[in-house]
Amino acid sequence: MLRLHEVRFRWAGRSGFSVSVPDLQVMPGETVLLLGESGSGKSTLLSLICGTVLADSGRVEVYGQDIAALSGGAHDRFRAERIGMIFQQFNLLPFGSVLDNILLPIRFAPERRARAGDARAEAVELCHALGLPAGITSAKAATLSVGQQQRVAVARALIGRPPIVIADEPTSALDAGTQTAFLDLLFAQVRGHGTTLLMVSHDPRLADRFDRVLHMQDIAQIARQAA
Ligand SMILES: Nc1ncnc2c1ncn2[C@@H]1O[C@H](COP(=O)(O)OP(=O)(O)OP(=O)(O)O)[C@@H](O)[C@H]1O
Repeated sequence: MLRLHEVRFRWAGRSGFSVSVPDLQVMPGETVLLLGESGSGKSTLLSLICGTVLADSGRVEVYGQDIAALSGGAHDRFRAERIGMIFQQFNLLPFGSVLDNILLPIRFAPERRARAGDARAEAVELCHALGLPAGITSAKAATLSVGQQQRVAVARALIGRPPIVIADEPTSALDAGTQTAFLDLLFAQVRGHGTTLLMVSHDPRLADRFDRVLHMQDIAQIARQAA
């Protein structure tokens, strides 16, 4: 489902941060937790997988596709079709309704939209499955609690069943109780649909839930040098 081979990447500019990944593979339906301390390059690795940055050398394959081989527009469509993303800061449109936010990714992904069938009905169903109150779909995202926003971000990542979900520290803003409930709901959805999940965290207590745990220091070499 995901493969990075002999990948090297260096941020331009001041940070001079570089990362290299000899080989990393994630199988279809696998749930993988990527642990590493702050600044170890976890988000950078996710950006390479999502193709928001391109490797300087090596190969990044998603669903068998070498993402460097896609042109900009084709790559945006490919990402929208294949990858559901949950960001650290959720990235919801604050003045959009919950429904607008959830439906956003499938606007650019016809296959995913087709899989969703009646997309509005699926959005409502996802909200229900994720424990959001009935009727919340018309509320503006900005009026929701942090925990609710997080669930909306998950519904947006899951709508139309993308084969891969990538989550960057999705539980960092939640207290322990809410975190557990949130992960129960996320895993019920992911396992129910055979979705591949790659989640980044610095919290090793999450490890038990995942099929496999990777440590940044074992899969990647990082360096920082003056630009
Ligand atoms: N857009 C960027 N431009 C330049 N350098 C960047 C950029 N984003 C990240 N970096 C550099 O890459 C390094 C690794 O950052 P990254 O966010 O990948 O780590 P992380 O492990 O996800 O950290 P955290 O757990 O704190 O989110 C940072 O220290 C920073 O120097």
